[in-house]
Amino acid sequence: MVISVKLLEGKKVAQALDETMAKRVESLKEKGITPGLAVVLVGDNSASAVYVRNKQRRAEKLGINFQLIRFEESVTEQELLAKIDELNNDSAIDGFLVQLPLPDHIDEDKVNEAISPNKDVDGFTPISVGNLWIGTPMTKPATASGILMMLDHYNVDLDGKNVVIIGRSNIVGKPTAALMLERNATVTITHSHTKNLKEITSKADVLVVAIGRAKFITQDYVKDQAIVIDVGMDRDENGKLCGDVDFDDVKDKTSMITPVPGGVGPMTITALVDQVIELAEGRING
Ligand SMILES: Nc1nc(=O)c2c([nH]1)NC[C@@H]1CN(c3ccc(C(=O)N[C@@H](CCC(=O)O)C(=O)O)cc3)C=[N+]21
Repeated sequence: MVISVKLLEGKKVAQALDETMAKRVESLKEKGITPGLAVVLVGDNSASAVYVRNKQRRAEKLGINFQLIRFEESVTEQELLAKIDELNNDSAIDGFLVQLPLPDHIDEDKVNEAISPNKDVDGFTPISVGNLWIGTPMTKPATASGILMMLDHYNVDLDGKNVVIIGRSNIVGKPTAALMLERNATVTITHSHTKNLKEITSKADVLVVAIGRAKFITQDYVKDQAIVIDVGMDRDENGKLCGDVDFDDVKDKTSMITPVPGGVGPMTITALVDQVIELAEGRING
């Protein structure tokens, strides 16, 4: 029997979706509106710098006005909050985000709370999170939304599926659970205190992995013919970029699997720029 594994190629999906998004930007520009995105980057975390550069490249390629605002690691919370206040009131900016992680001396919750929910492209403010769980999202966290855009592209129907998510972060695990619940999946969130993890994950029709440990998930965690979504951005023993899933070990057991790189990462950015364009379209629709 020939077993065929389907790669969920986020990079290619992203390229395909770029065409439609570029047209939306074009039609906004005909109406005199240029979508504006600002990213606030603190310090010089090299991974963050790469992600932000990728965001900038994609935004500019689509004709979005992109502003990068950089602060030294030593920036005070007050300075950062003042910039957020400025961006909240800047009519050229439809949406902005503060790249995480932030230095320890800055209270992430305080920063999130300062962002206007109307410009919260990341969907991280308490108001945005509340709306997400009520089922009336204003803006959706990019990674979760990107995963759904990718599954939609490959016509994966989540209705009634057993979804297991490993990781309960506010930026990935929780919002992914909310969006998949909205699609009528049966969602289980597991985390570092979960007992019998393998027992739970091996019942998953769809396994979403966001733990931040290189190649942690081997085939014994995976149900036969499962769909595996790898959100990890790790380095292997040779310093090469890899995911939380041991791809070579797991792939033949799955029906669909995301590569790293080229999987969830590019879709995260797709979801972000889609969100910015949608906010800009809101200038017309009120
Ligand atoms: N406020 C905030 N919003 C975020 O959306 C946010 C954040 N903080 N902090 C960190 C995570 C991570 N994230 C990624 C973005 C792009 C790639 C990406 O482009 N990945 C490429 C490879 C990148 C490389 O070459 O290193 C790929 O998977 O093919 C990955 C991860 C956004 N995040």
